[in-house]
Amino acid sequence: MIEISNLTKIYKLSSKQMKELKTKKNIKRAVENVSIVANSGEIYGLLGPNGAGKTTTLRCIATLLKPTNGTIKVSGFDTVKNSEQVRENIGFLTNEIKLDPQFSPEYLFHFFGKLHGVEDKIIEERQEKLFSYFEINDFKDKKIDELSTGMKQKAAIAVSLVHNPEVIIFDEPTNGLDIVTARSVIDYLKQLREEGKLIIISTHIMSEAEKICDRIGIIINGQKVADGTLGEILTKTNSKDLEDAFFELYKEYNKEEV
Ligand SMILES: Nc1ncnc2c1ncn2[C@@H]1O[C@H](COP(=O)(O)OP(=O)(O)OP(=O)(O)O)[C@@H](O)[C@H]1O
Repeated sequence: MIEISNLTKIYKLSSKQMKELKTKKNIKRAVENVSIVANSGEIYGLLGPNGAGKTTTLRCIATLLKPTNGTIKVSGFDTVKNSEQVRENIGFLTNEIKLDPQFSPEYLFHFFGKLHGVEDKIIEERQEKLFSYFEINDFKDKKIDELSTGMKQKAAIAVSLVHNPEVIIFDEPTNGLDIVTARSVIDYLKQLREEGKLIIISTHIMSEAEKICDRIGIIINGQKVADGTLGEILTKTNSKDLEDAFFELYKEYNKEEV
């Protein structure tokens, strides 16, 4: 379970960032007063346009950023006070996390398994399962550097799941993947949901959110402007699909602060 209570994250901006963002303020409120509860056995989707605050929220959950205000609990552990326990309970993946190019998927799978304190026998079993599913076996001894983009991403996913985490956090899980690889990743997330895991993803792809998310939180300019099942969001916005609902909310809430 993830409980986000009144999360606010404010970044301090360098003068270069202020110039780039065309703002006179030296701070950026990336996330403002966001509260979310997500439960085991569901896929929760954070949906929002570029710069909405999705990645910042996920990085706070994953203990990589400290909230400016508010608290986050993962499986009952506070992300600031019990960050180690939180890290044991999560698998975190983004496109920015790159596996070391000079090592092989098999080496890295074992390396991270040991780092998480997983027994050798269990590492072997999980490797067998994950490498077969993601069709990594033929490439398991090759250097990461020599793998295709899709294969690198699949290897990174397998490695991020070596400790069988209860909560899986994926920042734009299908970004940059071809349609076949994207489908296998999505199908695997559904399988994890069947196993009772909680999966929280960020996406700006409406069809992806519509298809796989049990509940969706829509974030615009750092604020959660709606959440619920697809049906609940459509009813609230009087819309026929998620894209329409999103634009209704976007019209209402996209007031840039400069
Ligand atoms: N390290 C940082 N320093 C300053 N501002 C930042 C930093 N990281 C993100 N921001 C700003 O915070 C806001 C939210 O960014 P974030 O990356 O969380 O959004 P996002 O919804 O994940 O966007 P995208 O879909 O483009 O990845 C943006 O305006 C971004 O420019």
